[in-house]
Amino acid sequence: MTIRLTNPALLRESAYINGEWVQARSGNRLSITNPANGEHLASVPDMDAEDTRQAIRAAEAAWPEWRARPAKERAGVLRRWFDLVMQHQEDLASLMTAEQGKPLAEARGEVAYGASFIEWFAEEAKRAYGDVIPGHGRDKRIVVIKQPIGVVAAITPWNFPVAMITRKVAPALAAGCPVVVKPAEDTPLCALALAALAEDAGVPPGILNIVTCSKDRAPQVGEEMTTSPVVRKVSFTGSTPVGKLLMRQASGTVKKVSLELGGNAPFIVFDDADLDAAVAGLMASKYRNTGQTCVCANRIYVQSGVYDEFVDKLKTAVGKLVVGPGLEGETHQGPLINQAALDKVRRHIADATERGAKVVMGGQAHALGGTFFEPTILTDVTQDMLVASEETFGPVAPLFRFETEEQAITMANDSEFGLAAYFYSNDIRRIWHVAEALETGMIGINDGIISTEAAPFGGVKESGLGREGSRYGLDEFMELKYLCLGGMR
Ligand SMILES: NC(=O)c1ccc[n+]([C@@H]2O[C@H](COP(=O)([O-])OP(=O)(O)OC[C@H]3O[C@@H](n4cnc5c(N)ncnc54)[C@H](O)[C@@H]3O)[C@@H](O)[C@H]2O)c1
Ligand SMILES: O=C[C@H](O)CS(=O)(=O)O
Repeated sequence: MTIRLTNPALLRESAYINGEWVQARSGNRLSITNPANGEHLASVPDMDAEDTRQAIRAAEAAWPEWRARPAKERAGVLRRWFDLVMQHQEDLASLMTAEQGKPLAEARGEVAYGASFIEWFAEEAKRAYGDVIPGHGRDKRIVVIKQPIGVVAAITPWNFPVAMITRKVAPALAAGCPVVVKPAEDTPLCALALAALAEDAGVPPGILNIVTCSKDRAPQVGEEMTTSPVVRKVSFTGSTPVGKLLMRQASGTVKKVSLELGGNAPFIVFDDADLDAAVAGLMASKYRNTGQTCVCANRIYVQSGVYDEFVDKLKTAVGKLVVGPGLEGETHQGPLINQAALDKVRRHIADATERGAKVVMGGQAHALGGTFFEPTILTDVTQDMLVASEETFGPVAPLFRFETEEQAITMANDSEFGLAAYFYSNDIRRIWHVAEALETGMIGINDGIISTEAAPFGGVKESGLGREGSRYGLDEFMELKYLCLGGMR
């Protein structure tokens, strides 16, 4: 399949190290396919630990000049990168839909969302403020300064091939750090296109490096990233099991680690909710990227008094979803990323129905075949089912029934995950009580879409460490240094 691009130069089939477009030392390559039809799109280098060492060395060598630049100059380079990304929004969206599968309209949205982090941190670069603190003695003066932490290793997932990279690279470059990125094996083309635009924007050689590799070589690339003494920061977005592994590996050299991990978002509808708004919010959260986002509603808890009405309204909304290849017409649901993802969706539905749940819509692989799946609604779901304890990562809405506010809170918090949660209510006392009681890093209140560059994105418990975006995101790539000036009388 040929991806139709206005600027064909954005389709890169080489990795990017030290400002050079290079092949793997071994000559190995991997094929990138379109999840909508399994067709070959392109191939990229299948790099290994030695290639990764080259990239880390390039980042280390380039760092002094970049950190010495005034923040305003770094900001200017980031601003030019933002402008170029937005100028090429359509091509980046086409690359994304081709390699990841999301509908083109969603892909355009993600490019703009990803670009917003570049724009945001172009501004934040100039606000890495320190402190002057009253001294602890007559002759003492205290100053606190912020300095870039050093070489950053970033490992990113397939589901948001632009935004998950810019959400790390933009603050790192703004802080004055060089970055080595390992994108997901399914979606390297967006990463390479971003690097091409960063090069055009004036990001110097060695400051941004893209190491592409297969799933089989990811462990050795990741081990090099997490054990190299040159790397001072690891920023990972992906599954909780892999996050735990990388955290263990990074502990040997006491690296600073940011982890954006798995979710299991509860979505609670109280009996005083605006049900039409709640259905709209659930549609936005649950079926976005065909259910393949870390903040998708994963468990839907509906108070018994409005349960049947809510089910009817949701069925009407889900019935309007159009399933199909993301580059062909106005579609709302694309393919799942691979067969394993489809098998997990099937496993969750089978487990739920075996334990008493009912399929009131969908429930089967789509007639289109491949990894397309019917948007699905389950009712009479209970806490003992896999859909309650595991992240489904597919277009399945499991509806649980609850009686009291405290019961909803208890069920919602019954998870090792704590990324996002959502609830709908118009009672301000209930809103404050539930918001303070839910064990998550982010909460949508009467809203199903919460992600923005202006707010701190991240989770608690086994959903991660640290925050991305917002004014907090820059500090993840900086170190505080305390200066005590004595004899100052
Ligand atoms: N919290 C967030 O912001 C966020 C965002 C997107 C996805 N996610 C989570 O990511 C998961 C889905 O993404 P995924 O399937 O790509 O996750 P994944 O953990 O399988 O892969 C993520 C990245 O880690 C790499 N990787 C895998 N094993 C590795 C190893 N041993 N060493 C080094 N790198 C390794 C992969 O190649 C990929 O680049 C879901 O759990 C989702 O919730 C979280
Ligand atoms: O899948 C995880 C992403 O972080 C979701 S979002 O695009 O940030 O909402």
